[in-house]
Amino acid sequence: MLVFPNAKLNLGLYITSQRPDGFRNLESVFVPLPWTDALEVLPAPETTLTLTGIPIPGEPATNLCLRAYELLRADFNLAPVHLHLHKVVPIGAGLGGGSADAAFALRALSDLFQLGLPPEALESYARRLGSDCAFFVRNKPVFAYEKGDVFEEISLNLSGTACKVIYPGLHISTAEAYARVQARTPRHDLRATLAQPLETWRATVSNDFEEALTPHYPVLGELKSALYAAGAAYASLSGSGSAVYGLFPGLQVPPTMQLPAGYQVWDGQL
Ligand SMILES: C[C@@](CO)(OP(=O)(O)O)[C@H](O)COP(=O)(O)OP(=O)(O)OC[C@H]1O[C@@H](n2ccc(N)nc2=O)[C@H](O)[C@@H]1O
Ligand SMILES: Nc1ncnc2c1ncn2[C@@H]1O[C@H](COP(=O)(O)OP(=O)(O)O)[C@@H](O)[C@H]1O
Repeated sequence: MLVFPNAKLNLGLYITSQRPDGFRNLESVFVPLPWTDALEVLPAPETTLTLTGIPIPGEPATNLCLRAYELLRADFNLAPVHLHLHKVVPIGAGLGGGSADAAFALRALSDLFQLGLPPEALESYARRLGSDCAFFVRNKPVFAYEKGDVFEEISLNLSGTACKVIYPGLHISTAEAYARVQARTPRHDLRATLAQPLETWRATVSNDFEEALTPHYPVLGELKSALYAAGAAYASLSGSGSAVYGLFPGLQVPPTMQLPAGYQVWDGQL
């Protein structure tokens, strides 16, 4: 079975309070971004994981695809599988790539072994692997709150919006990013501001990580300015970074931008 775990973008992100479990409560809107890895799951004599594409930091045993398999095996006594992950989506980018691999692995294993797990059950397994992992089970635009793992579906009309995502080759760990941010009351209701025309978002929609991280990583501010200079109607850091995206209205193809070697770019429609 071959699946293509996609990335996500955060449209606005507010870190609202500290939780007793050490995590933060947040408010954000998650949308799927069709920048994908490829993951193959096959029955095999023993469980193995092979990796190609972008190198993933850490031991293969800690890979979220294997952790997803082990989580289901503990409850369903699964037969062994061979997993092959071809990694394309940048890591430490705020694009949720590892979380997507985990959620797609859960879905693929449920299908392969005909476990018949409904989305609610898959989300509950996914939450145990990472806060934003459950988003990728249904993979539809949502308003996310609490740890970023409780969702309310929202309708957003982004069809015909061109998007450019730039990853400056800078790995920012999610834990480090959270450690740099102070929780505070959100300035706006994201559902209300995102319901307004794209051109208004620049004044009303923001990401708390951006303000906290830009003084430490000036390239984030430079990329955002470059996207606005290239005609973006809205530009922002995604999640905890370091990827920065620009939204260009009216099916307009984003202009070519001169970027240093080592940067990765995704251009397309949302
Ligand atoms: C920031 C966000 C925004 O969408 O995405 P990314 O930028 O990583 O893609 C998410 O909250 C990332 O979710 P995820 O990457 O699954 O984080 P986890 O593995 O659960 O947690 C990693 C670390 O981040 C911190 N953390 C995470 C989520 C949260 N609500 N509060 C936290 O304080 C904790 O220090 C935790 O140990
Ligand atoms: N399949 C995977 N893809 C990417 N990262 C993975 C994967 N499995 C485990 N990881 C671990 O997760 C970390 C990336 O998480 P994180 O910094 O939250 O990324 P992002 O901000 O892109 O969501 C990596 O450093 C890596 O150690």
